[in-house]
Amino acid sequence: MLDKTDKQVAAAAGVKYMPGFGNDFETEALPGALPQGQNSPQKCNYGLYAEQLSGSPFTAPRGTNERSWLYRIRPSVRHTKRFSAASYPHWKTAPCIDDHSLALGQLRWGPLPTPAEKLNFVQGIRTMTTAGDAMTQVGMAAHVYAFNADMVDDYFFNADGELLIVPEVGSIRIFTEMGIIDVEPSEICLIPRGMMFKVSRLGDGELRRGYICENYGAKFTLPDRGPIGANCLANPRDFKTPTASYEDKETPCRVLVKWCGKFHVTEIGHSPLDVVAWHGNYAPFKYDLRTFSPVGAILFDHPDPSIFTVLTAPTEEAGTANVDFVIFPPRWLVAEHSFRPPWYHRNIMSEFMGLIYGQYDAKEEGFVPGGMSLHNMMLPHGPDAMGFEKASNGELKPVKLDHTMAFMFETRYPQQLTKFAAELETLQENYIDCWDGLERKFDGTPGIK
Ligand SMILES: O=C(O)Cc1cc(O)ccc1O
Ligand SMILES: [Fe+2]
Repeated sequence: MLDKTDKQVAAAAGVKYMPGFGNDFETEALPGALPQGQNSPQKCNYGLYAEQLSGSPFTAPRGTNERSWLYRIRPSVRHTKRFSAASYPHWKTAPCIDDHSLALGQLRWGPLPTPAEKLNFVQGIRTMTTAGDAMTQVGMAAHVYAFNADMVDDYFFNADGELLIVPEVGSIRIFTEMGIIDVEPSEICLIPRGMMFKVSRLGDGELRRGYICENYGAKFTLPDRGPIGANCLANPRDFKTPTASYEDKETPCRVLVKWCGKFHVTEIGHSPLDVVAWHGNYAPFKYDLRTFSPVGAILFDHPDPSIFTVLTAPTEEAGTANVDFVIFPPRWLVAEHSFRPPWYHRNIMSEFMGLIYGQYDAKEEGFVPGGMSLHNMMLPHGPDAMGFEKASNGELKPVKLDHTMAFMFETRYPQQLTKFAAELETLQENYIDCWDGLERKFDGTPGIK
């Protein structure tokens, strides 16, 4: 939880947000910095440079056309000199078929070990799976991060996709070109493709840990609600985009870029976070998962988890997501004469799961906060034996499933395991034993067994 100190720090830094999803926002850190009535005046106020950042082709239809106008101390072209190669061997990009000897199967890991050396956010990223092909803007990667150092003069942008950041331990401050976003566990943050940013720690404690979905495909958007109507699930006003905030810093800085899976770095003499004002609809945002209003079974049976989709990155095939971001939030279980936890199933989609806090209702033990599980394309899974017994025999009164927040990155593409994930020391070799106790009950005679 963001404690008082964090909130004071945020207030002192003037961290403010504008509500709405995909709005056309406008914001200025200095009065009059934002041109009115036009995008590109002959000369901008304060001697700023005007620059457009395009998040969609110019010609995309209105509904998916995204761009912003940035008014900055220097144009971005002065934020990079000639690049040289940089090495971040733990951040993998699809296609990536790593050599490893781990057999196909349902997989689960404990949390990432705490780093022994100083690592910043980018250095602390470890790729678990990749799917699709970043070069053709298809698929995703599931990463975990653990870091203990701030990015001070280091800045980063990812040309390969947007980053959906899901903190699990500790609050972080993400200073983007378009303003400052403070994010705590239970909140998520989305950094658009190509946007420069740096990450530092907020509050006490060394370690910051969490998950990232790198989406190479069409941008995350809100799912249609269909017959649910105009309200519930993730409501647009709960998405928060930062107001303009800039660094005016003329000291040596480094800009790191990931571009088609390779890293490149350049040194410059000033901060690239120098946007004094901006307007448009291509912008970062945060969202508090506790504001998600779940809709579910109010009489019997267990619906598909798509009812808990916060954001979906579509493909051209209707209803077939490049990746869905789905949560399992606190909620009441009231279904009558029903097996209430997730059913046993096999899925054409590939499911990477994480736990932000609490306990997940399909797993009585072993799936812990900071841990991960992977139930890949068509591999069967479902409640462990203990969970099955409990749910099959429990009294079906209304039960509040409380203090829990799990999530899933669910993609239409098979997730390829990295060598790092296959060899990670927290891999639970005996995970599949959790289903061993599911004994035969059938004896050919009718009746409840
Ligand atoms: O596998 C899982 O635990 C995720 C999941 C949850 C659910 O309620 C139904 C289907 C599903 O894949
Ligand atoms: Fe599943």
